[in-house]
Amino acid sequence: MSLEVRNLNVTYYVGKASMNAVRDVSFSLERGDSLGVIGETGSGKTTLASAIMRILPPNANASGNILLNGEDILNMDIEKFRKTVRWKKISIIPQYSMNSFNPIKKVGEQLVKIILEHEPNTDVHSAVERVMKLFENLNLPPETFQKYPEELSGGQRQRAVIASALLLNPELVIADEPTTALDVINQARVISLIKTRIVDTGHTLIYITHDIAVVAGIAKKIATMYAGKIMEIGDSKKIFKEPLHPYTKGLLASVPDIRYGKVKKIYYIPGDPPDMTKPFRGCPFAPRCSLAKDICREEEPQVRLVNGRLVACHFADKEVIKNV
Ligand SMILES: Nc1ncnc2c1ncn2[C@@H]1O[C@H](COP(=O)(O)OP(=O)(O)OP(=O)(O)O)[C@@H](O)[C@H]1O
Repeated sequence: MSLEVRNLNVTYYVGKASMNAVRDVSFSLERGDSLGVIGETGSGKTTLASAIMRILPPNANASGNILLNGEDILNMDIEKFRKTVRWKKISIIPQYSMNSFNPIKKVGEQLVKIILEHEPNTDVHSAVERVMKLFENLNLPPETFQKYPEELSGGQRQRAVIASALLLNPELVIADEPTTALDVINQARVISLIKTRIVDTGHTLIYITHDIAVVAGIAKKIATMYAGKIMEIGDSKKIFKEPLHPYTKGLLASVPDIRYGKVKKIYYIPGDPPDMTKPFRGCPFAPRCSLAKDICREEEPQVRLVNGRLVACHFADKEVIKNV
C-alpha cells in the first residue's frame, strides 16, 4: 500500500464566503505506517480525512491528487470509488458511532450485509463467521450480533464501528477522534484495540486527535496541522524529542504531566487560530508565536526539509527555535 497526498486543497463555500480549510497539504505513507494528525479545533483534520474518504459535504470543493497505490482516487469516478475503494481499501472510524448503524436493524445483520454486498461470492455462513471472529478480536460478546445499535453501550458501539471499519480488511484505516464520546476506561480500551488490531497487524493508520498523549503510543509519524496546513511532519520519536516548529512545541508543552505525583504547570498557546474566511498575510501562526519576526508577518513559509522532517517555519533550522 502507498498513499500519496499531493497539494490537496479543500475550500468550503457558505453564502458568499469561502474558507480554505485544507491548504496545499502533501504527505505520503507506506504500508504499516501510522500517522498521528494533531492540531487545535478547526485546523482542518476532519476535512483532510473526509477528502481522502470522499465524504466531503456538498459545499466543499477539493483539488489536488490523492494517489492510492499510484491511482488518483480523488479524481476517480465516484461510482468506481464507492465500489472499489471506500471500505474495501480505505475505511473510517468516525468520532461518533451513533450514526454509523441503522437503528432499526440488528448490528450483526448490518455487518453481514456489508460483506455480502461487496463480496458477492461469499456465502452467508462464512460472512457470519467473519463477523463473529471480529467481535471476538475486539472483545465484543457474541450476543452483540443479535442486538440493535441502541442496546449497546457507547464503548461497545464504538468497538462495533471498528469492526465495520475492519470488515473488508482495508489497507488504510482513518480514525477520526475515535474516543471523543467515550469515558476514560473505554477510551483506553479502544486505543489499545486500535494499536493491537490495526497498527500491529500491518494496516496503515491515520489517527486524528487533539490528544498528543494518544499518538505517542500509536503513531510512528506525526503531523501537526494549523490553519489548514501541515506545520511539521516526521518521525514521532524525533518530534517528541525535539519539535522544530514553534506550534508543535506549544502543542507538546500543553500536555499535562502527572508522573511522579507532580503536576507540571500547564502551558497553553496564547491567542486563537486565524479566521480562515478572511485573507491573511505571512505565517498563520505568527500572531501567536513568541519568535515571530518581520518576515513571518509578511511571507508564508513553505514546507521544507529540516533534519529529516518537513517543517513550515522560516526559523526551523535556526538556533533561536532550539532555545525556546
Ligand atoms: N460543512 C462545512 N461548511 C463550512 N465550513 C466548514 C464545514 N465543515 C468544516 N468547516 C470549517 O472548516 C474548518 C476546518 O474544520 P475541520 O472540522 O476540518 O477541523 P478539525 O481540525 O477537524 O476540528 P475539530 O478538531 O474540532 O474536529 C473549520 O473552520 C470549520 O468551521
